[in-house]
Amino acid sequence: MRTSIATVSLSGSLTEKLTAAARAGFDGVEIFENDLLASPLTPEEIRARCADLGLTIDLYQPMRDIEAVPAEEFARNLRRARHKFELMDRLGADTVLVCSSVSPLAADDDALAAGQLSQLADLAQDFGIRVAYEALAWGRHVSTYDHAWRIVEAAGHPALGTCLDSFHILSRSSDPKDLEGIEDIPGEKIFFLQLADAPLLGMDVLQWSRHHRCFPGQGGFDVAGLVKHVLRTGYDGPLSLEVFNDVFRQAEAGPTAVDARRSLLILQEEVGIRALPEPAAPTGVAFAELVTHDAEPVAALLAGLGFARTARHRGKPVELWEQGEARVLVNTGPAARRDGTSLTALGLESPDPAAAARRAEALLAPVLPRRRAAEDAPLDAVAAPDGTELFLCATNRPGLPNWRADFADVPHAPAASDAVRIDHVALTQPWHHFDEAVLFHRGVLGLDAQESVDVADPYGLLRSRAVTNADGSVRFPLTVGAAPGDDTAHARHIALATDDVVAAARRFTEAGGRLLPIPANYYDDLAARFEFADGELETYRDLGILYDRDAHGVFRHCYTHTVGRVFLELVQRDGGYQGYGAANAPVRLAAQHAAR
Ligand SMILES: O=C(O)c1ccc(O)c(O)c1
Ligand SMILES: [Mg+2]
Repeated sequence: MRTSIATVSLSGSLTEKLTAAARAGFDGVEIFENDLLASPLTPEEIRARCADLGLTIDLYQPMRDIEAVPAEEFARNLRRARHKFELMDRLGADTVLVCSSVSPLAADDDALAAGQLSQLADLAQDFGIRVAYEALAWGRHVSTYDHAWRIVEAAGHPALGTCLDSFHILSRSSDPKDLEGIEDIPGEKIFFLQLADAPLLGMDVLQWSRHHRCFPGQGGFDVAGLVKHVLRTGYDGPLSLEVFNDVFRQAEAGPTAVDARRSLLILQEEVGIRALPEPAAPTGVAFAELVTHDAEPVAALLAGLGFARTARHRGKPVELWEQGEARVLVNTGPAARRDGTSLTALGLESPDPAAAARRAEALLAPVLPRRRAAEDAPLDAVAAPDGTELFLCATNRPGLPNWRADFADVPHAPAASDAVRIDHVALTQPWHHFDEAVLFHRGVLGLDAQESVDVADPYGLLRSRAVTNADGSVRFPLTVGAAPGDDTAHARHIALATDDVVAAARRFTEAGGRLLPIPANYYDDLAARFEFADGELETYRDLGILYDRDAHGVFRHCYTHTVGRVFLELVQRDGGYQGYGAANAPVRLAAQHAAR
């Protein structure tokens, strides 16, 4: 099926929007009136630009407050419509969207609405134009798709059909029963289908729509379920994204358009009209890679935590540190960034690295060179939206390229056994990459997205949403919201699973490590909220161990100091605790700001 995107979904000038849409591989666009009004190009030039870019103009929109008004008002509306149809003729657009009226002049009178829309369609037909009538969720009298369809059906005009918009429909009801009526509409009377997702927020629907729409797969709506109903009607028009979103309005158009297209590809797969290489969800974290221009503080930190430096890359300045199943690479090569120590790459244990890379490529993720040097194992690797390199690994699995073989063992004392593996890696995201990152980890890597939680930082409000695999052996909390210059809130961290966080914390401090000091007020509050064994709370207070409990179990965790933009965490999960200590995050963030 053809894919389209509304210009309102992208930032920039109309020219920038069109270029981004074409580059990302869309077949067409919906031109928003405001984008045209603000453009220095004539309608003919816009038409030519679209043609040059290989884009069709699938829709012109919106036309507002047309129907169910007194006769004199409707005469004015028709005059306005004639102007727009002349414009559309120059533009070469053959479908116009009319949204249900929000005007106080509009009457609650379906017969009047049908009659006037029919007259509008008569005029449109003279220009070879079709009118697609859409129920805005906040329309004055018409706010549901079935109501809009009843009016279109009553009008019975060949140039009048309906436009279905997933936001307007799903924001009003997500009850599958309420969607079944879609299949009562003949496919040829659905003139257009607009798709948007949104986080499930309890707020005024107009504000929700204008600020929080996102691409399918990024929010909480079952957009694919709705599309399945629409496809059963025989609808064969475009799948078009119409997303009003404050972040996408600011972010660069190019990456947003790619994100949008990825969302549609995944949606097409979900509804069974596109085959993609199957997801091969990661089964573990093979390693986390830190780059630094100064290995000393990083080495001290890892050694303090009980890691042993076990091997060195055969061709590059990269060292492997290991403890249990936890592996950290420390890279002091040219990749070391200006901005100091940071976490820039992850190794994901993959059941089928090549297939996982094929899926990522099919979903427009940049595929990185397989070999960094001639003698290296040919590792499949892709870049996440924020540039983090993801290596798809088959560690020590016979017959598959093994990254470990690129490393030569070096003599070392045995590692401690405090940390058994990487519990999670917190991947803070740039402000404009959050929804995109969620979709990427979900749709490309095959991870599941958990609920989004808000976390108060002293200097801002962060949003955090974890993506995980089925057995919890891969957990990446994705976080966004820190101001661009806020290195503290932007720091990423590696959390190490331990069976005894108290022993691990003691070992670390005895080895000279500094744990993040936590204010006494926090422990007074803990004492009020939970009951502890004698001396237990004092131990936590002395060491800076934080405590949380959920319906499943208990979580105890503590943090190292930060090196550059990286720190480590020791975590002990007992009894199937599911979270990441979000309740403690504000205290942790405040302590980190203070430590800086
Ligand atoms: O927010 C609006 O007014 C608006 C306009 C046109 C649309 O297609 C829509 O879904 C919403
Ligand atoms: Mg719409």
